[in-house]
Amino acid sequence: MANVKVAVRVRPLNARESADGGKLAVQVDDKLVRIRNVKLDGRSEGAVDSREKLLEFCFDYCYWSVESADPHYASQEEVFQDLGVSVLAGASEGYNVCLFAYGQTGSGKTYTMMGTPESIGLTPRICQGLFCPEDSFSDGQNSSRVEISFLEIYNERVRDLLRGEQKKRTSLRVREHPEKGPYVEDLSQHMVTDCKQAIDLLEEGIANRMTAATHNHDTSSRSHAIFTIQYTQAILENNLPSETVSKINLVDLAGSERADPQYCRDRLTEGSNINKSLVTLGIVISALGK
Ligand SMILES: Nc1ncnc2c1ncn2[C@@H]1O[C@H](COP(=O)(O)OP(=O)(O)OP(=O)(O)O)[C@@H](O)[C@H]1O
Repeated sequence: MANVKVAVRVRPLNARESADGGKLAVQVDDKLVRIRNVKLDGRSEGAVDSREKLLEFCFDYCYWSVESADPHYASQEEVFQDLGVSVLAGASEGYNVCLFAYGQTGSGKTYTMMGTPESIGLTPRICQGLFCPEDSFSDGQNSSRVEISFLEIYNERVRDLLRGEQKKRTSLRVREHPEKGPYVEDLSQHMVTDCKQAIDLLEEGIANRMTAATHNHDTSSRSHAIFTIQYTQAILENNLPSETVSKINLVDLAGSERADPQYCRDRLTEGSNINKSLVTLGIVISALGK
């Protein structure tokens, strides 16, 4: 697990949180995040209460993205320089790399992974990095090939986000290849030769993704989305032409949330499937850690 890095990002309060009088209970200090238990603010010193007023957690990277005027503000570019550049470096060395955003609904996963037109996120920046001629990731001499696929897992079903309207809703099967490992049967692969083609595919897939309004978030992603870049480099091995294939999986998970009995049935089914899959992901990661 030495190659696993964990970053945490603090976003600004949203309009609803500000209107409800919400206050930030989180501070960032280099690699430390401090969380103040605001419920204990009125507690008198010496009171018999075992709860901690301040909890500290350490991460590989902590980003404070609350106020752009703040000297410690972490922009999309800064996040890319830490995380995106190491994804590109890993892929250029021939490794498979996975970057995923995890967090409760409305916490800023899609903003970090995809961004907005004014403030683009990690995935389009990684696409730019792959094709940027000044970068060592691509030597601009056609010795590498880039193929893209984009799927979502919605209600435990896998769907291709880059198929035409009609086929889009067919659910695909996940299979295991004895050598290549798990793969999605019939998932469309799209060869791209420049950054614009890659970003067009990303935007097409985002437009096809399932979103819905929830109490916490007006455009909540209701599916897990996996944007996969297959990066094949022609190399010379023992003077013989060969290829290294790296996969970059960029994952924007759906957010965990509390089940609200007032939601309609669709929202509740989605929510329980989202929570179930996130719990399973947690089990898988801790099993890998062991
Ligand atoms: N670092 C940030 N700076 C400014 N705005 C942010 C930031 N992070 C998130 N936001 C805003 O907060 C809102 C929720 O963010 P986002 O859509 O990324 O949440 P999410 O975690 O993907 O939610 P869900 O799981 O429900 O899809 C959006 O309006 C987004 O623009």
